[in-house]
Amino acid sequence: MINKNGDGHADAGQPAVRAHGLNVRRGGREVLRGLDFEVPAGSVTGLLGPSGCGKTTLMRAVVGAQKGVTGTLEVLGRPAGSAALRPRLGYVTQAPSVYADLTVRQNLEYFAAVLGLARSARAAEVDRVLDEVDLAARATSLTRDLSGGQRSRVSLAAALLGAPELLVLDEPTVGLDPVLRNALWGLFHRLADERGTTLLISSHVMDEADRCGRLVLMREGRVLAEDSPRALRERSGVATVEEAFLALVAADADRREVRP
Ligand SMILES: Nc1ncnc2c1ncn2[C@@H]1O[C@H](COP(=O)(O)OP(=O)(O)OP(=O)(O)O)[C@@H](O)[C@H]1O
Repeated sequence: MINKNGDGHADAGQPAVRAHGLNVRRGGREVLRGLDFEVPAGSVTGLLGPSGCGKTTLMRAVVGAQKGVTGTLEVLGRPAGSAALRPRLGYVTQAPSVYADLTVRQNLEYFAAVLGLARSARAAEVDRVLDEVDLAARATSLTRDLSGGQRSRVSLAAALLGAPELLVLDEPTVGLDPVLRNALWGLFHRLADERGTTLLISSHVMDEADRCGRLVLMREGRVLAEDSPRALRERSGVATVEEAFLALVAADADRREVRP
């Protein structure tokens, strides 16, 4: 596993993300309430839940971009938002954040410079990430001439620069065709298996759940359950994660009803 702590030792057994009693207030409202969960190091963990349940807010908290966070949130062994975490994290927001009037390569060279990668290493690093997202053939295209899915992949390539230990991806496969979606999930698992990267990937599409090694299921600002897709299905005695989610929602509603 890649380890950038400088101590030469992997963080054996330590989760990549650990939340305990995590709350987030946005616009005067508690949008995340008392979250407890872990993202195991080296896992492909899916953050699943309906639109508005708080996935983006949680991801912003993990990468240190969210205000109003209270409770415990540790990322790679440090408090979320620590400056030292910045080069160890890659974050891809839902809207591609790339410059339309630069070429794909110019965008990536710019982000490599911002990241502080040595000038001599930049070209090779840009080539590497272009290959990983299958965009080498479009390296000299202006970003504005790309399709929406291709632009998203430029954002993803930018997040892969410098081989971060934790990748936080907000709905990275939305709007992509099935072939591309499949290729990206292949890439996510290669990053985890071959490089030890931890991936936290949000989706509101339950049919992507089985692509993940582990799931954190959310609803209305709370965590309903966390486990492997298989364990979640088996625990509810159902065939799909979607059915397991519905069973958990029903059980949660019952529990809250009987509470005095
Ligand atoms: N800037 C903001 N100020 C106040 N409240 C916000 C803000 N952005 C989002 N919220 C609220 O926070 C809650 C969680 O939103 P969030 O974007 O985290 O959900 P999500 O699960 O990522 O949704 P989606 O799948 O649609 O992206 C929602 O109730 C939303 O209305």
